Amino acid sequence: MITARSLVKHYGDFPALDGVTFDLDDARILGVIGHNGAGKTTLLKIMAGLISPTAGSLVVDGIDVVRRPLDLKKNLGYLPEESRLYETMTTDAYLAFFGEIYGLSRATIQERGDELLDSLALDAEKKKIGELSKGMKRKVAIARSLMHDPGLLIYDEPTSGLDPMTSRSVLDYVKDLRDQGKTVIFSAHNLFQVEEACDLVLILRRGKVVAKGTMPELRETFGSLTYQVFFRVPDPATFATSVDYAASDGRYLAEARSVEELNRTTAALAADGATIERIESHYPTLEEMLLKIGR
Ligand SMILES: Nc1ncnc2c1ncn2[C@@H]1O[C@H](COP(=O)(O)OP(=O)(O)OP(=O)(O)O)[C@@H](O)[C@H]1O
Repeated sequence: MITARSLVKHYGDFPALDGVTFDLDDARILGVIGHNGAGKTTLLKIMAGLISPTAGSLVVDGIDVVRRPLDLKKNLGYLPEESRLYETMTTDAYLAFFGEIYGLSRATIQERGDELLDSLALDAEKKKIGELSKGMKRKVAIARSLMHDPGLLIYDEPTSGLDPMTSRSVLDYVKDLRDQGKTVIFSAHNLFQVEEACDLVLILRRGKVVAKGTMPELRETFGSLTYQVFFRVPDPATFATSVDYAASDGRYLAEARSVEELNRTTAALAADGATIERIESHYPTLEEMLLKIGR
């Protein structure tokens, strides 16, 4: 269980984080989003005990991270936004090195390294890290974060710069970790991924939490369901209706914001000679929410 209360971080006079409060249960994925400079990395570094907050409290599984950040280390896997790997080492030597730092036995290192490379579909144990592709390097960094089998994973933009296939496999892997009982906090600019994977979303703007909740809760906050009515018209040159609609490339679309408006819209279109093709419901996406919030 994570309890963050009124976390503040000043760099000089500048408030990079300004009163961040949230709770997160175990075995959940928290997505942290916001525009560039919103404070995501700052929050993640505080969560990982790498920098101290200027004020506020953070307790992770009973550990007071502000006072005793080192106590978190055993149970934490951290993936920085850009990880510097040792380019001349082979992947297996690299993972073994980190396993040794965590005091794992040789047998455990071997077993865990093989298991991680296998589950991340990374066929690279004998390759030098400098020879790996960007996506493979990111996966090695993820494997490194998991060598000591921590319960809490803090990943700063785990899929940044990866192609769609590799992003997908990393995201599926993150969901598997959650299903194994691990807690994951990650930041991302790809909002579709956050929408899909996260149990809870925190939206930051200039260091403040402007919204937090599950996706259904955020949708409630940022506007409800709209209905899109796609229709055909018999003769575009003579078609006339009182309904507001948009037309492009022979496609006609009207929007309604409630079931009552939907009923009025479809009835009016049908009376004016249009044929209703289909009706789709549309929830605001995280992207639309961020646009609404502004910078
Ligand atoms: N070490 C530092 N010294 C001074 N200012 C900093 C420092 N680190 C971050 N900042 C400032 O704090 C603010 C938040 O930065 P942070 O890196 O947390 O944002 P972010 O949301 O992760 O951004 P991005 O999406 O671009 O990675 C920015 O205005 C940044 O310039």
